Amino acid sequence: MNSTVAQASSQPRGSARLRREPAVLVLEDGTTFHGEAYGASGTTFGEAVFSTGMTGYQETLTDPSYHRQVVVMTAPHVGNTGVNDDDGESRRIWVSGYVVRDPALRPSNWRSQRTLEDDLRDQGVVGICGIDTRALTRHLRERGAMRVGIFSGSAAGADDLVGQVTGQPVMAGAELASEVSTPQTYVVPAEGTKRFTVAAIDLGIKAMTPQLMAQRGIEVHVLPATATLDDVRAVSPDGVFFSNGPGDPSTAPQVELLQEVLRAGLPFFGICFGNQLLGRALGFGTYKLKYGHRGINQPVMDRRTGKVEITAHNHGFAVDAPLEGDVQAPAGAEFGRVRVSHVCLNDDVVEGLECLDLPAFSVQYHPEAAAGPHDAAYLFDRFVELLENNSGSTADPTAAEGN
Ligand SMILES: NC(=O)CC[C@H](N)C(=O)O
Repeated sequence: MNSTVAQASSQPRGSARLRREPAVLVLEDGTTFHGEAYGASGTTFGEAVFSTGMTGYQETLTDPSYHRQVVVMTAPHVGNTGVNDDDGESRRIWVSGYVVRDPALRPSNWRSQRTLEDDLRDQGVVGICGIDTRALTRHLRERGAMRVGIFSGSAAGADDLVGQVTGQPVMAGAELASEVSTPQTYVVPAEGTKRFTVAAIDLGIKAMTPQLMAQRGIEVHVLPATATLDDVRAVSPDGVFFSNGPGDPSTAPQVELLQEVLRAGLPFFGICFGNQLLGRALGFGTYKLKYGHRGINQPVMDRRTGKVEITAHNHGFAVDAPLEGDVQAPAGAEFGRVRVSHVCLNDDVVEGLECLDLPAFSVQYHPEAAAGPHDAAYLFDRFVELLENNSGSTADPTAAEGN
């Protein structure tokens, strides 16, 4: 931390950097990892979480659900395929910090348009490289997700780094969807013949989700997180969708809207945060997992068919519902019976809910698969079936074939 240290900004763009500034990662329990600056130089804070995805870093970084989280990649070599203008899941990088073992010195891929590090630097995302990410991951797995700070350049020599970290807000109780949601409604048009209209509440929606609906003949109206039932009705939707998103579901005000949607009998589909909000709307609790599920290889069983699918996950909270049997929704008789439809085979965490007396279901994981395997794409078809069965649509049912 003296004046002879090279400045990140003076390094050549898009090529190997010979010298990096020192950087330090400090966990709230005082554990410290010394490495080198990666991306922007400076200070950042967040909740330290790890992702086991071996591919798909661009989709991870741009997933709004990672807002206020510092993501540790267990894949040792990151940045090999660069970044492009097509694979982003939103308009910007949302992680508050990024931790990699060994950054690629230069990308090599026919689709690459820029280096990952240039994007991180241009968007002011502070990262660290050159640390033992396996040791850090094991620590988080044993002690649980916790607050973290990354300090590089002159910030690395500041006083009381642990105190700075413990002065940050925790993830439990954080309401963050309003910070990432679209300020204005926008429409993703149906591909081919339009069959249905869906109102999608943007709690941090990933771009792939409306695209997969559009491919099935759905015109998707993406509404801000502040939308009311009147805003939803103004779209004359055949169904309603609640997206993924950051923060703690226990403090999300959208649960009331979801209860109104269910009472109105509108078909409903939710993904991830949307699954947690369906759980809460039905009267179940949600709780914080010790270190969460983040990666693209999690085994989930669809209990309707008995099939196991390999799926993409990114969640730190989960729904607290009984695994066995059909239970009365705790929120009241009007919501009827509920069943846990999907379970994670690693740890028996609830991965999906299905209402038996209302046209509503949701999953905790990511059928939009960006990044990730496509095993769960059938859930979008299940949503279309729900819309068909509840709308009496006369549109040409062959319109979405081949998608
Ligand atoms: N991807 C998501 O929607 C995440 C939901 C919630 N923020 C969680 O961490 O569990």
